[in-house]
Amino acid sequence: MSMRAGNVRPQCCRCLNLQENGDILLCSESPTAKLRNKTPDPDTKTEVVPSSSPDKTQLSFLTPSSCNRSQMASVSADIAAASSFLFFSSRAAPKPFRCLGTVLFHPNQSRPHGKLRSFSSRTTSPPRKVAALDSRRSRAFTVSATATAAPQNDESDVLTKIPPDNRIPATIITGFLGSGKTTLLNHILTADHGKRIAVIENEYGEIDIDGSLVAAKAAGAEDIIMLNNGCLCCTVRGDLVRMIADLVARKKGKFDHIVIETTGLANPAPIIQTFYAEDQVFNDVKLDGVVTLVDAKHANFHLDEVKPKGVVNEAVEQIAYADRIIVNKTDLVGDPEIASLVKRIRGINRMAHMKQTKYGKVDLDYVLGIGGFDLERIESAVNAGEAKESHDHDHEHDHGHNHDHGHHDHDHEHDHDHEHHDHHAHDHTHDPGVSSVSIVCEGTLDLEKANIWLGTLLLERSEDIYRMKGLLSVQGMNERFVFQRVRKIQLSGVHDIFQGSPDRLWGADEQRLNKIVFIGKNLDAQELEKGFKACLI
Ligand SMILES: Nc1nc2c(ncn2[C@@H]2O[C@H](COP(=O)(O)OP(=O)(O)OP(=O)(O)O)[C@@H](O)[C@H]2O)c(=O)[nH]1
Repeated sequence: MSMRAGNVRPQCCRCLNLQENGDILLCSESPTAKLRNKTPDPDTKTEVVPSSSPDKTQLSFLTPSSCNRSQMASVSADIAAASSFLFFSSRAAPKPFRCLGTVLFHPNQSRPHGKLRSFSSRTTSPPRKVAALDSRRSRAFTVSATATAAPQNDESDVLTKIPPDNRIPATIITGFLGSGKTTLLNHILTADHGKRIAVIENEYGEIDIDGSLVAAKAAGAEDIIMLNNGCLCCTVRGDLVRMIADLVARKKGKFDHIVIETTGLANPAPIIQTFYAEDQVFNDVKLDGVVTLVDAKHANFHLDEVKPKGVVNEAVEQIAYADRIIVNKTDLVGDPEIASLVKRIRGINRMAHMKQTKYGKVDLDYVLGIGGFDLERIESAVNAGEAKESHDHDHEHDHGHNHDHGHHDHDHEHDHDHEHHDHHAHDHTHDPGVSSVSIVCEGTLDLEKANIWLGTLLLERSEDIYRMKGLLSVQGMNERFVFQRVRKIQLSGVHDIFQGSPDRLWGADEQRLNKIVFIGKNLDAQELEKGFKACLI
């Protein structure tokens, strides 16, 4: 793939070809082009174009030139790396619906003259047929828009109203063995918050020790379900789906929140994807957030552990996917150790909010109702790295304004000569491990360039980028544009959940700052920053 950030109009990129109007069409030489007139799936009104590109994920672009400004829509999309089809699917629906395809930023989308196009490719054998697009995956996306959206009709390509989301929120509590997950759970269950909570407890092994610990203390729980024949992230994901479905079927209306405690060895990524990929879960339950406990005394040891090639370090992954990080057991170590651990954690995950505790004592609203996957709350995540960390019970504690960026320590006053003022920059180290990179800079984004840059990045780095959130100033938009992307891995390959939406209006005197945070492997801060800045006007 020769397309680079800033290369605005690539003529041909295997099967992609950016047209004058900004849309990308299939290159006529591409073998994919020959297949593009396949019969659409009648049920999902899907344009299906199998892609033959052997080694890429997919890419889709929609630019203002093809959009009607009056309907500010946003589309959540799935980049199915191993999916064989190039298509867009949508339908007006009263509930959040999902569509396959990747549409990155397209603030003005209404009924484009064409269809939204997305590109996917597979890493294995060529596609079989349209039926391979199952309805489960097609529900992995939501389409939403600002309240200023025009009314919809049945023919609409996108839904332009954010549907009310009355689904039951679910919180995943994760953290390495002995970090304090059950202690936190007991704190949640015994605290006075008025919420009716159902608990799903995953214990690895035959005997549900944690279950009895929780059950003994937790008269407050509506239901405690044990999953103790394997680890949630591997063998018992199907059980999790069935249990959630059963819980909802039996007790819907009788509880307000689901809390899932994973085993200490769980990788949260597959558990997160359960909430997007499975019908039975997606329809009734939404993921509220991932809360990760970190054992202040032993965390470094687990984080240091070198795993065989291809095996993830669970302790790192648990931190990388967190929306909230609780550095627990601070009574067992001194301040310098805590400060250094906090800095290390920040290096892995700049988006999560972090607190230090003893015995998991945090305010309940710190762990429940956090909206870690809501577009509306993205600002809080992109600003999280700026915030000071706080000690037990919200007691503020200043660790120095060093942004705790681990391997990407910042030089705040760096690069002032650049034509766009940087509020935030990085040292330019390439980190082979899991790390965070954040870019904050003033300026206005050229939507087309941004789409190309981001699309290319995800195309090339789909597996490496775990999570990404951003708040952008886009040319021609009076609103801020917020987006997020979550990676999910399935047997069939790497998939993306990509959501974007216009947010509130920029204030008249407000500085139009772009903020974007990446969490992932092998991130090169310099390259990301350069690529992003090349999209500024
Ligand atoms: N000193 C100290 N001990 C703690 C703290 N929090 C929890 N513990 C103790 O640490 C031990 C492990 O806590 P759990 O809550 O069971 O940890 P867990 O993460 O659920 O453990 P696993 O289920 O084995 O992964 C228990 O004996 C807790 O009482 C703390 O802040 N300080």
